[in-house]
Amino acid sequence: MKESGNISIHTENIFPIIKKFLYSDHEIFLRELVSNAVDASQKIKRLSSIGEFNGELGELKVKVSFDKEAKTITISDNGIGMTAEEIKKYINQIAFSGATEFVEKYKDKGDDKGIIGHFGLGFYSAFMVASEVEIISKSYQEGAEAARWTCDGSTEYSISTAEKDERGTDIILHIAEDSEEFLDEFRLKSILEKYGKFLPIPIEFQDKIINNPTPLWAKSPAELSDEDYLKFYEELYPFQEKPLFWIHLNVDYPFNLTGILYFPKVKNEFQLQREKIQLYSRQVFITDEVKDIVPEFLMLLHGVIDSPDIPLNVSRSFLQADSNVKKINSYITKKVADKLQELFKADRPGFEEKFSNIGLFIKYGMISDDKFFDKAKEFCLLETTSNKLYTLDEYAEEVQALQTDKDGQRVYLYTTDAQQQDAFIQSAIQKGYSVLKMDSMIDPHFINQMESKIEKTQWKRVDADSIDKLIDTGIQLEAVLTEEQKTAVKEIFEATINDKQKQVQVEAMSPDELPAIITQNEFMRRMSDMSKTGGGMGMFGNMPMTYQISINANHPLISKLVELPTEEEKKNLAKQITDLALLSQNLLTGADLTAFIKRTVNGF
Ligand SMILES: Nc1ncnc2c1ncn2[C@@H]1O[C@H](COP(=O)(O)OP(=O)(O)OP(=O)(O)O)[C@@H](O)[C@H]1O
Repeated sequence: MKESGNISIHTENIFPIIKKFLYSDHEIFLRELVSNAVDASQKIKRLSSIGEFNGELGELKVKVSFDKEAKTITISDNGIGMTAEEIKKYINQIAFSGATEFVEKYKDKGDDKGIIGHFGLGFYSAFMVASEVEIISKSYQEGAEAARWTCDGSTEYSISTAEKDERGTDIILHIAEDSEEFLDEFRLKSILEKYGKFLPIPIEFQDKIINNPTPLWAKSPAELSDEDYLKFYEELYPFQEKPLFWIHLNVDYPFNLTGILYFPKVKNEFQLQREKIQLYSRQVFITDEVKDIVPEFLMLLHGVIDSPDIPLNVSRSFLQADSNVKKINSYITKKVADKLQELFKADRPGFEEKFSNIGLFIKYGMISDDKFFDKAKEFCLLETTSNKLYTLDEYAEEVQALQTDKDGQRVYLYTTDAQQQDAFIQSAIQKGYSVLKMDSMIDPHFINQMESKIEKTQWKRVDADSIDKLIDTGIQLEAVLTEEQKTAVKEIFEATINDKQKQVQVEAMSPDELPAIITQNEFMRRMSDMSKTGGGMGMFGNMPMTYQISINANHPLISKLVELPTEEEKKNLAKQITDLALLSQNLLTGADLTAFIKRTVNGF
């Protein structure tokens, strides 16, 4: 048998679906109803301003109240109001057809969050918490009769005339048993403050106005002072340190967006993301999960973004596909880059001072966004161990003469820990070289990016090898030892150290260098560093670190060692030299350190 037909949808199924699927967060009902009340107030304001309404506007206000005994929550406005006909049209018809469409579309999809704004179902979110909803409304139109609509969550409703003197709408929710948690002052207040803090019409709760109807981002930058911005920051993030600077976003084509982004003081990366950027749509708080709207590297910023063009329904897959969101993303990136460039040009010393705080954003941005890289390469700064700051171009010029190796590669020396690597830094400085400070978590990734973007440049950690090997200018130092003596020295050290993770080599270095230095291979160490911060190749994180011990064949102590009469004495001196090298790198610890001290005080 074969049969085909249409699957029919019954509106009776709608309410359970609304209740179950619309929002995982039931508190949203208040946002929806208060937004509707604000809309109604804005509408009457508009009608008045274009002369379509000539009556008394009065003080427009939305009032939220609750009655624990009667188990009701009421949202009242003195906005545009609705006639009985309008209630039927806007509340019954539209929503029901919207709801049918909803069921049709999502019947196979299971749970999904935030479909509401899509279908004009905002009002129906009331049924997530109410067993019965009443609307008592009186339209602004002259001679309009007040109407009362009730519905208990079935598809039946009743509508009748009502007594109401003032223009506007009261939405009365008879709270369902399983939602009585909302009949609580603290709970209601915190929901209102969360979503309604900046709604454009005053919101009254318990005789207090809970919102700021004219938040800073909605004003024109020209009329605002620095104090205004700082005060607003404090309003958003109380008890935080002052931000460094800010950007006021304001665009109306090809999409609408306003907002203020603040650059916070960030000293270390672990503090990040504690405060978040807040997303609003027409001053209604939507979320502080702004992933996808704000480029990831700018998530480190604080502040607000307001755009009616961002779908209220902030489900991730939806956002990613939204073309406005993509445009917004690149707009914000461009704005941030422009602002940084402007600051850099207008006040270089000020910019340098802030760099320790903003360097992280800039480097992160350069790694993750090519367009940002192109702009930021003009103002990203590199800091040397002598605390001088250079742009990339300035630095290339600075080191060009001395730090170009025999193959024409510029070698940038850097340190990740100026204290620990001091001996190596001093060797480099003695040669007239410059060493960069690269000590933040982002730096290993940044260095990789720079090497791939800037031609003929190599980055080497200052302790990755002896200085003459790091920058091989092609000039070979002669070793004072013969080949046989070198082999003998190598064997003595190998026998003394006896550790496969530590490889010995004997090299001709300058006599000014230490008798022995311990180095770590640049490539291996970098891979291991990067795998620690998520990147590079994971396996390197687990590998034991191998060290090179380079013996300076030209150091007087090594010459002395060669001359010593007994094997025993040679080994003792080799041990002492190795321990000194380890000590200079903070690698001598525990029992080895104790033994070293004991030996040294006893004249070894
Ligand atoms: N307090 C009110 N005063 C006047 N009209 C209202 C009020 N609340 C709702 N309405 C009318 O009912 C309509 C339907 O409201 P509903 O919240 O379901 O959808 P919406 O606001 O159009 O869209 P959304 O789902 O995005 O909230 C509104 O467009 C408005 O015309």
